[in-house]
Amino acid sequence: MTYVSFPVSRKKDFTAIGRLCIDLNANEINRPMEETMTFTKYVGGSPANITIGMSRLGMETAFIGKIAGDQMGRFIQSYLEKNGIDTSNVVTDDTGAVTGLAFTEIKSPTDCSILMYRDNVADLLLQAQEVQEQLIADSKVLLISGTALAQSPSREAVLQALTYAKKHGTVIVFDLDYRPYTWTSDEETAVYYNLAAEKCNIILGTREEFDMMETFDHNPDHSDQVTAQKWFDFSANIVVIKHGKEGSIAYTREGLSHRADSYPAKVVKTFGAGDSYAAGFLYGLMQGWTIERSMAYGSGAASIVISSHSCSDAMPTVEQVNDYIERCNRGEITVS
Ligand SMILES: Nc1ncnc2c1ncn2[C@@H]1O[C@H](COP(=O)(O)OP(=O)(O)OP(=O)(O)O)[C@@H](O)[C@H]1O
Ligand SMILES: O=C(O)C[C@@H](O)[C@H](O)C(=O)CO
Repeated sequence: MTYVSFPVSRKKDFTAIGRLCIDLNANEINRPMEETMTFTKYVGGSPANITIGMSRLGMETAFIGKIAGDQMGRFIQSYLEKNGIDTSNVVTDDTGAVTGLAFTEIKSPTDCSILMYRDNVADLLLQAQEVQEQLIADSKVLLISGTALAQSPSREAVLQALTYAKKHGTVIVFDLDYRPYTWTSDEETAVYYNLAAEKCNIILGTREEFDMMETFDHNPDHSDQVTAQKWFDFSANIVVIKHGKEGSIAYTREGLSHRADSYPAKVVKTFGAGDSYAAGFLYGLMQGWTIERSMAYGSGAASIVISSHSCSDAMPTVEQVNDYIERCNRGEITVS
Protein backbone atom coordinates (compact mmCIF):
# COMPACT_ATOMS: atom_id res chain seq x y z
CA MET A 1 0.00 0.00 0.00
CA THR A 2 1.25 3.52 -0.82
CA TYR A 3 0.69 5.82 2.11
CA VAL A 4 2.25 8.94 0.62
CA SER A 5 2.83 9.68 -3.07
CA PHE A 6 6.13 11.45 -3.53
CA PRO A 7 6.22 13.55 -6.71
CA VAL A 8 8.53 11.79 -9.18
CA SER A 9 10.99 13.44 -11.57
CA ARG A 10 12.14 16.20 -9.28
CA LYS A 11 15.80 17.14 -9.00
CA LYS A 12 15.91 17.05 -5.22
CA ASP A 13 14.68 14.28 -2.98
CA PHE A 14 14.66 16.24 0.24
CA THR A 15 14.92 19.86 1.39
CA ALA A 16 14.73 21.05 4.99
CA ILE A 17 14.26 24.52 6.41
CA GLY A 18 15.31 25.81 9.84
CA ARG A 19 18.02 25.63 12.42
CA LEU A 20 21.70 25.35 11.58
CA CYS A 21 23.89 25.54 14.64
CA ILE A 22 26.85 24.07 16.46
CA ASP A 23 26.86 21.21 18.95
CA LEU A 24 29.71 21.18 21.44
CA ASN A 25 29.58 17.68 22.87
CA ALA A 26 31.43 16.93 26.08
CA ASN A 27 34.53 14.81 25.58
CA GLU A 28 34.75 13.80 29.23
CA ILE A 29 31.50 11.90 29.45
CA ASN A 30 29.68 10.64 32.51
CA ARG A 31 30.24 13.83 34.49
CA PRO A 32 28.41 17.14 34.96
CA MET A 33 29.10 20.22 32.86
CA GLU A 34 30.88 21.90 35.78
CA GLU A 35 33.59 19.25 35.52
CA THR A 36 33.71 19.06 31.73
CA MET A 37 36.79 20.70 30.26
CA THR A 38 36.79 19.92 26.55
CA PHE A 39 34.22 19.57 23.81
CA THR A 40 34.16 18.44 20.20
CA LYS A 41 32.52 20.74 17.68
CA TYR A 42 29.90 19.36 15.28
CA VAL A 43 27.23 20.84 13.05
CA GLY A 44 23.92 20.61 14.90
CA GLY A 45 20.27 21.52 14.89
CA SER A 46 17.59 18.96 14.29
CA PRO A 47 16.69 19.79 10.64
CA ALA A 48 20.40 20.03 9.76
CA ASN A 49 21.03 16.63 11.34
CA ILE A 50 18.12 15.06 9.44
CA THR A 51 19.36 16.52 6.14
CA ILE A 52 22.86 15.20 6.77
CA GLY A 53 21.26 11.83 7.57
CA MET A 54 19.30 11.83 4.31
CA SER A 55 22.41 12.76 2.37
CA ARG A 56 24.45 9.95 3.95
CA LEU A 57 21.66 7.58 2.87
CA GLY A 58 22.22 8.68 -0.72
CA MET A 59 19.41 11.22 -1.17
CA GLU A 60 19.77 14.46 -3.16
CA THR A 61 19.34 17.12 -0.48
CA ALA A 62 19.23 20.88 0.04
CA PHE A 63 18.89 23.21 3.01
CA ILE A 64 17.10 26.53 3.50
CA GLY A 65 18.46 28.54 6.40
CA LYS A 66 20.56 31.40 7.67
CA ILE A 67 24.11 31.27 9.07
CA ALA A 68 26.24 33.84 10.86
CA GLY A 69 28.76 35.72 8.70
CA ASP A 70 31.70 34.40 10.68
CA GLN A 71 34.00 31.39 11.12
CA MET A 72 31.21 29.29 12.70
CA GLY A 73 28.83 30.06 9.85
CA ARG A 74 31.51 29.12 7.31
CA PHE A 75 32.24 25.89 9.19
CA ILE A 76 28.56 24.92 8.93
CA GLN A 77 28.33 25.79 5.24
CA SER A 78 31.46 23.86 4.37
CA TYR A 79 30.35 20.79 6.38
CA LEU A 80 27.01 20.75 4.57
CA GLU A 81 28.74 21.02 1.21
CA LYS A 82 31.20 18.25 2.07
CA ASN A 83 28.17 16.10 2.76
CA GLY A 84 26.71 16.81 -0.68
CA ILE A 85 23.98 19.17 0.55
CA ASP A 86 22.95 22.00 -1.79
CA THR A 87 23.48 25.25 0.15
CA SER A 88 22.30 27.66 -2.56
CA ASN A 89 19.48 28.75 -0.22
CA VAL A 90 21.66 29.03 2.88
CA VAL A 91 21.79 32.79 3.38
CA THR A 92 24.57 34.57 5.29
CA ASP A 93 23.44 37.09 7.91
CA ASP A 94 24.88 40.61 7.65
CA THR A 95 23.60 42.05 10.93
CA GLY A 96 26.18 40.59 13.31
CA ALA A 97 23.94 37.75 14.51
CA VAL A 98 25.71 34.71 15.94
CA THR A 99 25.58 30.93 15.62
CA GLY A 100 23.48 29.05 18.19
CA LEU A 101 25.61 26.84 20.44
CA ALA A 102 24.39 23.68 22.14
CA PHE A 103 26.73 22.45 24.87
CA THR A 104 25.84 18.89 25.69
CA GLU A 105 26.27 17.53 29.17
CA ILE A 106 26.54 13.74 29.24
CA LYS A 107 26.19 12.69 32.88
CA SER A 108 25.28 9.13 31.99
CA PRO A 109 23.74 7.33 29.01
CA THR A 110 20.29 8.12 30.38
CA ASP A 111 20.97 11.53 31.90
CA CYS A 112 21.95 14.05 29.24
CA SER A 113 21.01 17.68 28.91
CA ILE A 114 21.71 20.58 26.60
CA LEU A 115 22.88 24.02 27.70
CA MET A 116 21.87 26.47 24.99
CA TYR A 117 23.40 29.77 23.95
CA ARG A 118 20.80 31.19 21.61
CA ASP A 119 20.67 34.99 21.98
CA ASN A 120 20.53 36.83 18.64
CA VAL A 121 21.01 33.68 16.59
CA ALA A 122 21.23 33.86 12.82
CA ASP A 123 18.95 30.86 12.16
CA LEU A 124 15.90 32.72 13.52
CA LEU A 125 16.56 35.69 11.19
CA LEU A 126 15.70 33.90 7.94
CA GLN A 127 13.10 36.02 6.13
CA ALA A 128 10.11 34.92 4.05
CA GLN A 129 11.44 36.68 0.94
CA GLU A 130 14.72 34.73 1.22
CA VAL A 131 13.02 31.36 0.75
CA GLN A 132 13.46 30.16 -2.85
CA GLU A 133 10.14 28.94 -4.25
CA GLN A 134 11.89 27.10 -7.11
CA LEU A 135 13.92 24.95 -4.73
CA ILE A 136 10.75 23.80 -2.97
CA ALA A 137 9.06 23.20 -6.34
CA ASP A 138 12.06 21.06 -7.35
CA SER A 139 11.97 18.94 -4.16
CA LYS A 140 9.98 15.79 -3.46
CA VAL A 141 9.90 16.55 0.26
CA LEU A 142 10.05 19.70 2.40
CA LEU A 143 10.83 19.11 6.10
CA ILE A 144 10.05 21.80 8.64
CA SER A 145 10.97 21.70 12.28
CA GLY A 146 9.18 23.43 15.12
CA THR A 147 11.98 25.56 16.52
CA ALA A 148 12.02 27.77 13.42
CA LEU A 149 8.42 28.80 14.25
CA ALA A 150 9.46 30.29 17.58
CA GLN A 151 10.22 33.83 16.43
CA SER A 152 9.75 36.25 13.56
CA PRO A 153 11.02 36.51 10.89
CA SER A 154 11.95 32.79 10.77
CA ARG A 155 8.31 31.95 11.64
CA GLU A 156 7.05 33.72 8.51
CA ALA A 157 9.81 32.13 6.42
CA VAL A 158 8.57 28.66 7.44
CA LEU A 159 4.93 29.57 6.82
CA GLN A 160 5.89 30.91 3.37
CA ALA A 161 7.81 27.70 2.64
CA LEU A 162 4.67 25.74 3.56
CA THR A 163 2.63 27.85 1.13
CA TYR A 164 5.12 27.11 -1.68
CA ALA A 165 5.13 23.40 -0.83
CA LYS A 166 1.33 23.23 -0.92
CA LYS A 167 1.25 25.13 -4.21
CA HIS A 168 3.70 22.72 -5.86
CA GLY A 169 2.52 19.45 -4.33
CA THR A 170 5.75 18.90 -2.38
CA VAL A 171 5.23 16.36 0.43
CA ILE A 172 5.52 18.19 3.76
CA VAL A 173 7.08 16.56 6.82
CA PHE A 174 6.90 18.18 10.24
CA ASP A 175 9.44 17.07 12.84
CA LEU A 176 8.06 18.72 15.95
CA ASP A 177 11.49 19.30 17.49
CA TYR A 178 10.04 21.18 20.47
CA ARG A 179 12.76 23.02 22.41
CA PRO A 180 11.03 24.85 25.28
CA TYR A 181 13.90 27.33 25.79
CA THR A 182 13.10 28.93 22.43
CA TRP A 183 9.48 29.71 23.31
CA THR A 184 7.78 32.05 25.76
CA SER A 185 4.58 30.16 26.61
CA ASP A 186 2.84 26.83 25.98
CA GLU A 187 -0.14 28.67 24.51
CA GLU A 188 1.91 30.57 21.92
CA THR A 189 3.80 27.40 21.05
CA ALA A 190 0.64 25.33 20.64
CA VAL A 191 -1.02 27.91 18.37
CA TYR A 192 1.88 28.06 15.92
CA TYR A 193 2.58 24.34 15.99
CA ASN A 194 -1.05 23.57 15.23
CA LEU A 195 -1.21 26.14 12.45
CA ALA A 196 1.78 24.55 10.74
CA ALA A 197 0.73 20.94 11.40
CA GLU A 198 -2.58 21.47 9.59
CA LYS A 199 -0.62 21.70 6.33
CA CYS A 200 1.65 18.70 6.84
CA ASN A 201 1.45 15.21 5.31
CA ILE A 202 3.74 13.39 7.75
CA ILE A 203 4.06 14.46 11.40
CA LEU A 204 6.76 13.02 13.68
CA GLY A 205 6.96 13.77 17.39
CA THR A 206 7.30 12.38 20.86
CA ARG A 207 4.35 11.92 23.23
CA GLU A 208 5.54 14.96 25.23
CA GLU A 209 5.69 17.10 22.09
CA PHE A 210 2.16 16.16 21.10
CA ASP A 211 1.03 16.87 24.68
CA MET A 212 2.32 20.43 24.28
CA MET A 213 0.42 20.77 21.00
CA GLU A 214 -2.76 19.64 22.77
CA THR A 215 -2.71 22.56 25.24
CA PHE A 216 -6.16 23.58 23.95
CA ASP A 217 -7.45 20.05 23.17
CA HIS A 218 -9.18 17.38 25.20
CA ASN A 219 -7.05 14.24 25.37
CA PRO A 220 -7.02 13.47 29.11
CA ASP A 221 -5.57 9.97 28.64
CA HIS A 222 -2.79 11.23 26.32
CA SER A 223 -4.04 8.72 23.78
CA ASP A 224 -1.80 8.35 20.73
CA GLN A 225 -4.83 7.28 18.69
CA VAL A 226 -6.75 10.46 19.59
CA THR A 227 -3.68 12.56 18.83
CA ALA A 228 -3.18 11.03 15.40
CA GLN A 229 -6.84 11.14 14.41
CA LYS A 230 -6.98 14.91 14.76
CA TRP A 231 -4.43 15.38 11.97
CA PHE A 232 -6.17 13.07 9.51
CA ASP A 233 -8.97 15.65 9.39
CA PHE A 234 -6.39 18.06 7.95
CA SER A 235 -3.55 17.05 5.56
CA ALA A 236 -1.80 14.19 7.35
CA ASN A 237 -1.36 10.72 5.88
CA ILE A 238 1.00 9.44 8.58
CA VAL A 239 1.47 10.48 12.23
CA VAL A 240 4.38 8.91 14.12
CA ILE A 241 4.53 9.10 17.91
CA LYS A 242 7.92 8.21 19.37
CA HIS A 243 8.38 6.73 22.83
CA GLY A 244 12.15 6.66 23.30
CA LYS A 245 13.52 3.20 24.09
CA GLU A 246 9.96 1.83 24.12
CA GLY A 247 9.82 2.30 20.35
CA SER A 248 7.35 4.15 18.14
CA ILE A 249 3.83 3.89 16.71
CA ALA A 250 2.78 5.10 13.28
CA TYR A 251 -0.87 5.78 12.49
CA THR A 252 -2.13 6.12 8.93
CA ARG A 253 -5.11 7.91 7.44
CA GLU A 254 -6.54 4.47 6.46
CA GLY A 255 -7.03 3.73 10.17
CA LEU A 256 -4.09 1.37 10.62
CA SER A 257 -1.43 1.50 13.30
CA HIS A 258 2.06 0.01 13.22
CA ARG A 259 4.44 -0.43 16.12
CA ALA A 260 8.24 -0.60 15.96
CA ASP A 261 10.51 -1.75 18.76
CA SER A 262 13.81 -0.03 19.28
CA TYR A 263 17.03 -1.92 18.53
CA PRO A 264 19.56 -2.47 21.29
CA ALA A 265 22.27 0.14 21.61
CA LYS A 266 25.37 0.78 23.67
CA VAL A 267 24.09 4.24 24.50
CA VAL A 268 26.59 7.10 24.81
CA LYS A 269 23.97 9.85 24.82
CA THR A 270 20.36 10.00 23.70
CA PHE A 271 20.30 13.22 21.65
CA GLY A 272 20.04 12.73 17.96
CA ALA A 273 17.80 9.67 18.34
CA GLY A 274 14.82 11.49 16.85
CA ASP A 275 16.82 13.03 14.01
CA SER A 276 18.37 9.77 12.87
CA TYR A 277 15.03 7.99 13.25
CA ALA A 278 13.45 10.63 10.99
CA ALA A 279 16.16 10.22 8.33
CA GLY A 280 15.92 6.42 8.30
CA PHE A 281 12.12 6.39 8.35
CA LEU A 282 11.73 8.96 5.55
CA TYR A 283 14.41 7.24 3.47
CA GLY A 284 12.45 3.98 3.73
CA LEU A 285 9.14 5.60 2.78
CA MET A 286 10.80 7.25 -0.21
CA GLN A 287 12.07 3.83 -1.37
CA GLY A 288 8.43 2.64 -1.35
CA TRP A 289 9.01 0.33 1.61
CA THR A 290 6.26 -0.65 4.05
CA ILE A 291 5.73 1.50 7.11
CA GLU A 292 7.04 -1.31 9.34
CA ARG A 293 10.27 -1.66 7.38
CA SER A 294 10.72 2.13 7.26
CA MET A 295 10.20 2.39 11.02
CA ALA A 296 12.66 -0.41 11.65
CA TYR A 297 15.19 1.39 9.49
CA GLY A 298 14.66 4.60 11.46
CA SER A 299 15.09 2.67 14.71
CA GLY A 300 18.32 1.09 13.45
CA ALA A 301 19.71 4.47 12.42
CA ALA A 302 18.74 5.89 15.83
CA SER A 303 20.57 3.13 17.69
CA ILE A 304 23.71 3.84 15.69
CA VAL A 305 23.61 7.58 16.48
CA ILE A 306 22.92 7.17 20.19
CA SER A 307 25.86 4.77 20.38
CA SER A 308 28.10 7.54 18.99
CA HIS A 309 29.51 10.79 20.31
CA SER A 310 27.91 13.13 17.77
CA CYS A 311 24.52 13.54 16.14
CA SER A 312 25.34 14.89 12.67
CA ASP A 313 28.70 13.25 12.09
CA ALA A 314 27.41 9.85 13.20
CA MET A 315 24.52 9.76 10.72
CA PRO A 316 24.87 6.34 9.05
CA THR A 317 25.04 5.18 5.45
CA VAL A 318 22.75 2.51 3.99
CA GLU A 319 25.48 -0.11 4.48
CA GLN A 320 25.94 0.87 8.12
CA VAL A 321 22.20 0.65 8.89
CA ASN A 322 21.84 -2.68 7.07
CA ASP A 323 24.86 -4.07 8.87
CA TYR A 324 23.64 -2.85 12.28
CA ILE A 325 20.18 -4.38 11.83
CA GLU A 326 21.68 -7.68 10.64
CA ARG A 327 24.00 -7.79 13.64
CA CYS A 328 21.06 -7.11 15.98
CA ASN A 329 19.03 -9.84 14.28
CA ARG A 330 21.94 -12.26 14.78
CA GLY A 331 22.02 -11.31 18.46
CA GLU A 332 25.46 -9.75 18.22
CA ILE A 333 24.36 -6.42 19.74
CA THR A 334 22.45 -6.99 22.89
CA VAL A 335 23.23 -4.19 25.30
CA SER A 336 20.33 -1.77 25.66
N1 LIG B 1 17.67 4.22 24.83
C1 LIG B 1 17.38 3.85 23.58
N2 LIG B 1 17.75 2.62 23.13
C2 LIG B 1 17.48 2.23 21.85
N3 LIG B 1 16.81 3.01 20.96
C3 LIG B 1 16.39 4.23 21.37
C4 LIG B 1 16.65 4.73 22.69
N4 LIG B 1 16.13 5.98 22.78
C5 LIG B 1 15.58 6.25 21.57
N5 LIG B 1 15.73 5.21 20.72
C6 LIG B 1 15.28 5.10 19.32
O1 LIG B 1 15.12 6.39 18.75
C7 LIG B 1 13.75 6.61 18.37
C8 LIG B 1 13.40 8.05 18.66
O2 LIG B 1 13.69 8.32 20.01
P1 LIG B 1 12.92 9.37 20.91
O3 LIG B 1 11.53 8.94 21.10
O4 LIG B 1 13.76 9.54 22.13
O5 LIG B 1 12.93 10.66 19.97
P2 LIG B 1 13.32 12.14 20.31
O6 LIG B 1 12.90 12.49 21.70
O7 LIG B 1 12.82 12.95 19.18
O8 LIG B 1 14.89 12.11 20.26
P3 LIG B 1 15.91 13.29 20.62
O9 LIG B 1 16.52 12.87 21.94
O10 LIG B 1 16.85 13.27 19.49
O11 LIG B 1 15.12 14.57 20.72
C9 LIG B 1 12.95 5.60 19.16
O12 LIG B 1 11.73 5.27 18.48
C10 LIG B 1 13.91 4.43 19.24
O13 LIG B 1 13.87 3.65 18.05
O1 LIG C 1 19.55 22.75 19.12
C1 LIG C 1 19.46 21.83 19.93
O2 LIG C 1 18.52 21.76 20.72
C2 LIG C 1 20.49 20.76 19.96
C3 LIG C 1 20.91 20.38 18.59
O3 LIG C 1 21.91 21.17 18.13
C4 LIG C 1 21.19 18.91 18.48
O4 LIG C 1 22.02 18.63 17.39
C5 LIG C 1 19.91 18.27 18.31
O5 LIG C 1 18.94 18.88 18.01
C6 LIG C 1 19.84 16.82 18.48
O6 LIG C 1 18.50 16.42 18.28
